[in-house]
Amino acid sequence: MTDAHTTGPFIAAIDQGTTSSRCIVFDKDGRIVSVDQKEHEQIFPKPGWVEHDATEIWENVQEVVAGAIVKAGITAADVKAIGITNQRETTLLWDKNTGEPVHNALVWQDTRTDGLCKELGRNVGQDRFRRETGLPLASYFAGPKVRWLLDNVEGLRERAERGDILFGTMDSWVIWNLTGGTDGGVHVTDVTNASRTLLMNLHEMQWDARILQSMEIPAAVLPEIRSSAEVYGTAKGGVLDGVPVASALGDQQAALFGQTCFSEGEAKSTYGTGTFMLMNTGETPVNSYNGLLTTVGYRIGDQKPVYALEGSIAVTGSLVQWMRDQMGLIKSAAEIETLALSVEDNGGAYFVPAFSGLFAPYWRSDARGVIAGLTRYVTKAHIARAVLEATAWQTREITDAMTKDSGVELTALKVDGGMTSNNLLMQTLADFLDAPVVRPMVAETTCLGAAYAAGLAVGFWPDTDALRANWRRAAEWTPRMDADTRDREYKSWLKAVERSMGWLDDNTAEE
Ligand SMILES: Nc1ncnc2c1ncn2[C@@H]1O[C@H](COP(=O)(O)OP(=O)(O)O)[C@@H](O)[C@H]1O
Ligand SMILES: O=P(O)(O)OC[C@H](O)CO
Repeated sequence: MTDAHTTGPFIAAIDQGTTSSRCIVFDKDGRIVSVDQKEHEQIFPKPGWVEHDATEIWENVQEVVAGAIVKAGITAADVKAIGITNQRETTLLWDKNTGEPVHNALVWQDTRTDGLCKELGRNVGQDRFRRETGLPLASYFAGPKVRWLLDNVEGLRERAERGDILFGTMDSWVIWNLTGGTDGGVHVTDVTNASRTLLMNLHEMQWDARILQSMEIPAAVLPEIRSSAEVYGTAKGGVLDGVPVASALGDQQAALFGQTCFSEGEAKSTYGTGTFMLMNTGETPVNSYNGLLTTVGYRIGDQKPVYALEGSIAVTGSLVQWMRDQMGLIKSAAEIETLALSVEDNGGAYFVPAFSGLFAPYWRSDARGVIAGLTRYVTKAHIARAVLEATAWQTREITDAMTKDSGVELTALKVDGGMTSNNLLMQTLADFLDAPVVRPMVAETTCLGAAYAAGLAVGFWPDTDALRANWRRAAEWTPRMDADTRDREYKSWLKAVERSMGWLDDNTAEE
């Protein structure tokens, strides 16, 4: 039920994440009224391959939306708009006549398109499309995944060219289904999600015809690119029947929005399955020379787009999941903190979780995970510490690159996401960055950002200043590590990173 102090109307946000889908209902002060969440299956058909069942995801989305509305004790009439946020890059093709996916979704972590990306960059290099898209050629992004599906699902290319097949990242899939599916569902994506496909021209905010041709992707499959905050359509059927669907943002951009990083130079880092730091760079895209991505931060209606620099880390929370599910060393994600706290340091062990290669700032698809520095002394508790330190060191590498690219020195880092409930990790982060780490009252900034954008689109909130007023600090960690220790440890980490590179070669090919 809604608490006694909370009165409607409300905004609902759907976060279709890598690990789970959730729906949160927010009130006008940006406070959480109710939450419902459901995990979905992670499918690993081969080393390096990661898939999701998009039908399961859509069923879960419907379930959590109903759950959140029931828990809030409200009806569709109390909800002014629905916002969508999603795991980015995860790629789906479906039949527009039946609504059936033609294959499992290929998840952003999936590395099966490595060879294809190398091929596309042959003789010209991995930065072939960087000027247009802000991205290096890498298996992380959606475009090569679309190409893989068109090449590998029998008969699909012909169906796509006939106009029977739709492509979408999870925002498009959720919005299409929410607005009626085969019965008039709208096929759209927003500029932030489109900026992760390697197919959108960052300067024109449109699909790039030359790149589509190079990647052999028919334009007929593509959704229309819209802003992040506008009404795309209304929900058809379900508990939110008739409610405007009024925002879409990739989850990391939604977190930037939810953390109210509306001014140039403001940055946040989100600690979930992976970790993603984004810095608002204003109305002009900033090129990166240090391994970061240039991406769209958000676009509100017909206002000018706001750009961001991004440092993406593929494996952080998923390393904790791996310790729990694959290794059985902990029973719950939270237990990693207790285990790590049972020892004073990493015992000399450094864990580089290059499970999907290394993302920023290296973009090395030939890297694979290593634990360096092992001796008989090392226990599972030391490994637990090395797991948490890996997240903190990877963040340090990103902040160093951000400073080089933007010229902005980090004075404090705004954080959010599931891993920020780990106090030891947050302290380690402050120590390794040598800067304060600050967490807001509403740690669910991803959903909050989607709710804010939807609320702006329907006039629920007047402007971004009204949103800023809602941001409140809940916790802060300040650095305690001496500079010598930090520098020594950083060198060891960088040495371990070097050892993860070049593992994949002809002898160890994964296909
Ligand atoms: N106390 C904790 N310590 C370390 N990692 C945690 C903790 N709690 C959750 N996690 C990790 O955080 C991730 C979930 O965070 P969340 O923000 O919900 O992720 P996502 O949005 O990517 O699904 C999981 O990968 C989980 O292993
Ligand atoms: O679902 P998350 O929170 O792990 O975010 C995934 C990112 O959007 C991938 O780019």
